[in-house]
Amino acid sequence: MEVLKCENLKKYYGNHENTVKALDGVDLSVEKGEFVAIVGSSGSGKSTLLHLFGGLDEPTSGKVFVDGKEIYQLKKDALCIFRRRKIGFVFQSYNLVPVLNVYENVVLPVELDGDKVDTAYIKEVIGLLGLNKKLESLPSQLSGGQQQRVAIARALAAKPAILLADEPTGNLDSATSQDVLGLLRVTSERFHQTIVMITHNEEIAQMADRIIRIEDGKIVSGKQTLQIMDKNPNQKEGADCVEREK
Ligand SMILES: Nc1ncnc2c1ncn2[C@@H]1O[C@H](COP(=O)(O)OP(=O)(O)OP(=O)(O)O)[C@@H](O)[C@H]1O
Repeated sequence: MEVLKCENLKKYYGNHENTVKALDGVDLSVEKGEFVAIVGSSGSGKSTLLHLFGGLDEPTSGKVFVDGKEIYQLKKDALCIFRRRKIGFVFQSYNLVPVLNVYENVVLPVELDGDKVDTAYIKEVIGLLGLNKKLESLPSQLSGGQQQRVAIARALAAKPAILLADEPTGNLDSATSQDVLGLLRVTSERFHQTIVMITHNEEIAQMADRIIRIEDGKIVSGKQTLQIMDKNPNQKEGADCVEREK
Protein backbone atom coordinates (compact mmCIF):
# COMPACT_ATOMS: atom_id res chain seq x y z
CA MET A 1 0.00 0.00 0.00
CA GLU A 2 1.29 3.40 -0.98
CA VAL A 3 1.55 5.83 1.93
CA LEU A 4 3.48 8.69 0.39
CA LYS A 5 3.50 9.88 -3.19
CA CYS A 6 4.54 12.99 -5.03
CA GLU A 7 3.91 13.87 -8.63
CA ASN A 8 5.99 16.27 -10.70
CA LEU A 9 6.88 18.19 -7.56
CA LYS A 10 8.61 21.51 -8.13
CA LYS A 11 9.87 24.14 -5.75
CA TYR A 12 11.44 27.24 -7.25
CA TYR A 13 12.83 30.12 -5.27
CA GLY A 14 13.29 33.64 -6.63
CA ASN A 15 12.26 34.66 -10.10
CA HIS A 16 13.51 35.26 -13.63
CA GLU A 17 17.26 34.94 -13.97
CA ASN A 18 17.65 34.43 -10.20
CA THR A 19 15.43 31.34 -10.03
CA VAL A 20 16.78 28.49 -7.91
CA LYS A 21 15.18 25.17 -8.86
CA ALA A 22 15.39 23.48 -5.44
CA LEU A 23 13.14 20.67 -6.72
CA ASP A 24 12.59 20.21 -10.41
CA GLY A 25 9.93 17.61 -11.18
CA VAL A 26 10.18 14.90 -8.54
CA ASP A 27 8.02 11.77 -8.80
CA LEU A 28 8.21 9.32 -5.95
CA SER A 29 6.17 6.67 -4.25
CA VAL A 30 6.81 5.10 -0.83
CA GLU A 31 5.06 1.96 0.36
CA LYS A 32 3.75 1.33 3.86
CA GLY A 33 6.54 0.00 6.04
CA GLU A 34 9.39 1.16 3.81
CA PHE A 35 12.41 2.81 5.39
CA VAL A 36 13.79 5.20 2.81
CA ALA A 37 16.95 7.31 2.97
CA ILE A 38 17.35 10.40 0.82
CA VAL A 39 20.95 11.34 0.14
CA GLY A 40 22.56 14.06 -1.92
CA SER A 41 25.16 16.77 -1.70
CA SER A 42 24.58 20.05 0.10
CA GLY A 43 22.01 22.15 -1.75
CA SER A 44 20.68 19.20 -3.79
CA GLY A 45 17.12 19.68 -2.45
CA LYS A 46 16.80 17.08 0.33
CA SER A 47 15.40 19.38 3.02
CA THR A 48 13.07 21.05 0.56
CA LEU A 49 11.67 17.63 -0.39
CA LEU A 50 11.27 16.52 3.23
CA HIS A 51 9.55 19.78 4.15
CA LEU A 52 7.12 19.38 1.28
CA PHE A 53 6.37 15.79 2.34
CA GLY A 54 5.65 17.11 5.83
CA GLY A 55 3.26 19.87 4.76
CA LEU A 56 5.71 22.47 6.07
CA ASP A 57 6.08 24.43 2.85
CA GLU A 58 4.15 25.14 -0.37
CA PRO A 59 5.24 23.59 -3.67
CA THR A 60 5.53 25.80 -6.73
CA SER A 61 3.62 23.04 -8.55
CA GLY A 62 2.93 19.33 -8.31
CA LYS A 63 1.13 17.17 -5.79
CA VAL A 64 1.93 15.42 -2.51
CA PHE A 65 -0.28 12.61 -1.22
CA VAL A 66 0.04 11.32 2.35
CA ASP A 67 -2.12 8.33 3.24
CA GLY A 68 -4.16 9.02 0.08
CA LYS A 69 -4.85 12.68 0.90
CA GLU A 70 -3.56 15.42 -1.38
CA ILE A 71 -2.16 17.57 1.39
CA TYR A 72 -1.74 20.90 -0.42
CA GLN A 73 -5.44 20.84 -1.33
CA LEU A 74 -6.24 21.12 2.38
CA LYS A 75 -6.98 24.49 3.97
CA LYS A 76 -4.31 25.75 6.39
CA ASP A 77 -6.08 24.64 9.60
CA ALA A 78 -7.00 21.25 8.15
CA LEU A 79 -3.40 20.73 7.01
CA CYS A 80 -2.19 21.59 10.50
CA ILE A 81 -4.47 18.96 12.06
CA PHE A 82 -3.61 16.41 9.36
CA ARG A 83 0.09 17.00 9.99
CA ARG A 84 -0.27 16.50 13.74
CA ARG A 85 -2.16 13.25 13.29
CA LYS A 86 -0.45 11.70 10.30
CA ILE A 87 3.13 12.92 10.20
CA GLY A 88 5.83 12.42 12.82
CA PHE A 89 8.96 14.56 12.72
CA VAL A 90 12.44 13.89 14.07
CA PHE A 91 14.98 16.66 13.69
CA GLN A 92 18.71 16.91 14.27
CA SER A 93 18.07 19.16 17.27
CA TYR A 94 15.81 17.01 19.41
CA ASN A 95 13.34 19.82 20.23
CA LEU A 96 12.20 18.31 23.53
CA VAL A 97 10.32 20.45 26.05
CA PRO A 98 12.96 21.08 28.77
CA VAL A 99 10.54 21.28 31.72
CA LEU A 100 8.74 18.03 30.90
CA ASN A 101 10.12 14.60 31.76
CA VAL A 102 10.63 11.83 29.21
CA TYR A 103 7.15 10.31 29.53
CA GLU A 104 5.46 13.73 29.40
CA ASN A 105 7.45 14.67 26.30
CA VAL A 106 6.51 11.43 24.55
CA VAL A 107 2.75 11.69 25.12
CA LEU A 108 2.57 15.48 24.67
CA PRO A 109 1.46 15.47 21.00
CA VAL A 110 -1.30 12.94 21.70
CA GLU A 111 -2.55 14.92 24.70
CA LEU A 112 -2.39 18.20 22.79
CA ASP A 113 -4.64 16.62 20.20
CA GLY A 114 -7.13 15.72 22.93
CA ASP A 115 -6.70 12.03 22.16
CA LYS A 116 -6.58 9.20 24.66
CA VAL A 117 -3.07 7.90 25.15
CA ASP A 118 -2.74 4.27 24.03
CA THR A 119 -0.70 3.31 27.08
CA ALA A 120 0.05 -0.24 25.94
CA TYR A 121 1.43 1.03 22.64
CA ILE A 122 3.40 3.88 24.30
CA LYS A 123 4.83 1.40 26.78
CA GLU A 124 5.98 -0.81 23.93
CA VAL A 125 7.54 2.11 22.05
CA ILE A 126 9.34 3.28 25.19
CA GLY A 127 10.59 -0.24 25.90
CA LEU A 128 11.74 -0.75 22.32
CA LEU A 129 13.71 2.49 22.47
CA GLY A 130 15.30 1.51 25.78
CA LEU A 131 13.82 4.40 27.77
CA ASN A 132 12.10 2.45 30.54
CA LYS A 133 14.48 3.60 33.23
CA LYS A 134 14.48 7.24 32.14
CA LEU A 135 10.79 8.07 32.24
CA GLU A 136 11.15 10.56 35.09
CA SER A 137 14.29 12.23 33.72
CA LEU A 138 14.33 15.71 32.25
CA PRO A 139 15.92 16.17 28.80
CA SER A 140 18.88 17.99 30.40
CA GLN A 141 19.67 14.80 32.33
CA LEU A 142 19.97 12.71 29.16
CA SER A 143 22.75 12.16 26.63
CA GLY A 144 22.27 13.26 23.02
CA GLY A 145 21.48 9.72 21.90
CA GLN A 146 18.91 9.30 24.68
CA GLN A 147 17.30 12.63 23.80
CA GLN A 148 17.03 11.57 20.18
CA ARG A 149 15.42 8.29 21.26
CA VAL A 150 12.83 10.32 23.21
CA ALA A 151 12.24 12.44 20.10
CA ILE A 152 11.66 9.25 18.08
CA ALA A 153 9.25 7.89 20.70
CA ARG A 154 7.38 11.20 20.66
CA ALA A 155 7.19 11.14 16.86
CA LEU A 156 5.74 7.62 17.01
CA ALA A 157 3.26 8.36 19.81
CA ALA A 158 0.41 9.40 17.55
CA LYS A 159 0.97 6.35 15.25
CA PRO A 160 1.75 8.55 12.24
CA ALA A 161 1.30 7.37 8.67
CA ILE A 162 4.85 8.55 7.96
CA LEU A 163 7.81 9.49 10.09
CA LEU A 164 10.09 12.12 8.57
CA ALA A 165 13.60 12.35 9.94
CA ASP A 166 15.90 15.25 9.04
CA GLU A 167 19.54 14.29 9.72
CA PRO A 168 18.46 12.45 12.89
CA THR A 169 22.03 11.54 13.80
CA GLY A 170 23.62 14.82 12.76
CA ASN A 171 24.60 15.71 16.33
CA LEU A 172 25.65 12.24 17.45
CA ASP A 173 28.95 10.41 17.41
CA SER A 174 29.38 7.47 15.09
CA ALA A 175 28.60 4.66 17.56
CA THR A 176 25.52 6.46 18.96
CA SER A 177 24.36 7.20 15.41
CA GLN A 178 24.45 3.50 14.58
CA ASP A 179 22.48 2.72 17.77
CA VAL A 180 19.80 5.30 17.03
CA LEU A 181 19.51 4.17 13.42
CA GLY A 182 19.29 0.57 14.52
CA LEU A 183 16.39 1.54 16.78
CA LEU A 184 14.67 3.45 13.98
CA ARG A 185 14.98 0.30 11.88
CA VAL A 186 13.56 -1.85 14.66
CA THR A 187 10.54 0.45 15.05
CA SER A 188 10.03 0.39 11.29
CA GLU A 189 9.96 -3.40 11.42
CA ARG A 190 7.93 -3.77 14.60
CA PHE A 191 5.19 -1.27 13.73
CA HIS A 192 5.46 -1.49 9.94
CA GLN A 193 6.26 2.20 10.20
CA THR A 194 7.03 4.14 7.04
CA ILE A 195 10.14 6.27 7.52
CA VAL A 196 11.72 8.82 5.21
CA MET A 197 15.07 10.10 6.41
CA ILE A 198 17.55 12.53 4.95
CA THR A 199 21.21 12.09 5.69
CA HIS A 200 24.66 13.11 4.51
CA ASN A 201 26.10 9.93 5.92
CA GLU A 202 26.44 7.01 3.47
CA GLU A 203 26.95 4.47 6.26
CA ILE A 204 23.72 5.58 7.92
CA ALA A 205 21.88 5.55 4.58
CA GLN A 206 22.90 1.92 4.04
CA MET A 207 20.70 0.94 7.00
CA ALA A 208 17.56 1.93 5.06
CA ASP A 209 15.58 -0.37 2.74
CA ARG A 210 16.01 2.00 -0.18
CA ILE A 211 18.36 4.87 -0.95
CA ILE A 212 17.08 7.73 -3.08
CA ARG A 213 19.78 9.94 -4.55
CA ILE A 214 18.97 13.50 -5.41
CA GLU A 215 21.03 15.96 -7.45
CA ASP A 216 20.10 19.49 -8.47
CA GLY A 217 16.50 18.96 -7.43
CA LYS A 218 16.05 15.73 -9.41
CA ILE A 219 16.02 12.10 -8.35
CA VAL A 220 18.93 10.34 -10.02
CA SER A 221 18.42 6.86 -8.51
CA GLY A 222 16.25 4.85 -6.15
CA LYS A 223 12.94 5.96 -7.60
CA GLN A 224 11.30 2.55 -7.84
CA THR A 225 9.45 1.16 -4.90
CA LEU A 226 10.91 -2.10 -3.72
CA GLN A 227 8.94 -5.21 -3.19
CA ILE A 228 8.76 -5.27 0.59
CA MET A 229 7.67 -8.56 1.97
CA ASP A 230 6.14 -8.76 5.39
CA LYS A 231 8.56 -7.30 7.91
CA ASN A 232 7.96 -9.92 10.50
CA PRO A 233 8.89 -8.52 13.93
CA ASN A 234 9.76 -12.00 15.08
CA GLN A 235 12.45 -12.29 12.47
CA LYS A 236 15.98 -11.31 13.37
CA GLU A 237 16.80 -7.65 12.86
CA GLY A 238 18.07 -7.10 9.35
CA ALA A 239 16.74 -10.49 8.29
CA ASP A 240 16.32 -11.05 4.60
CA CYS A 241 12.75 -9.80 4.51
CA VAL A 242 13.52 -6.82 2.32
CA GLU A 243 14.86 -6.95 -1.16
CA ARG A 244 17.41 -4.17 -1.26
CA GLU A 245 18.15 -2.05 -4.28
CA LYS A 246 20.64 -3.72 -6.56
N1 LIG B 1 14.15 29.94 1.38
C1 LIG B 1 14.99 29.80 0.35
N2 LIG B 1 15.21 30.83 -0.50
C2 LIG B 1 16.02 30.69 -1.58
N3 LIG B 1 16.67 29.57 -1.89
C3 LIG B 1 16.51 28.52 -1.07
C4 LIG B 1 15.67 28.57 0.08
N4 LIG B 1 15.69 27.37 0.71
C5 LIG B 1 16.53 26.58 -0.03
N5 LIG B 1 17.00 27.27 -1.09
C6 LIG B 1 17.92 26.74 -2.13
O1 LIG B 1 17.35 25.55 -2.65
C7 LIG B 1 18.36 24.59 -2.92
C8 LIG B 1 18.04 23.30 -2.16
O2 LIG B 1 18.14 23.55 -0.75
P1 LIG B 1 17.93 22.42 0.34
O3 LIG B 1 18.02 23.08 1.67
O4 LIG B 1 16.71 21.66 0.03
O5 LIG B 1 19.20 21.51 0.09
P2 LIG B 1 19.79 20.30 0.98
O6 LIG B 1 20.09 19.20 0.02
O7 LIG B 1 18.87 20.01 2.09
O8 LIG B 1 21.13 20.95 1.53
P3 LIG B 1 21.92 20.65 2.92
O9 LIG B 1 22.37 19.24 2.84
O10 LIG B 1 23.06 21.63 2.86
O11 LIG B 1 20.96 20.94 4.04
C9 LIG B 1 19.68 25.25 -2.51
O12 LIG B 1 20.27 25.79 -3.67
C10 LIG B 1 19.26 26.34 -1.56
O13 LIG B 1 20.18 27.41 -1.59
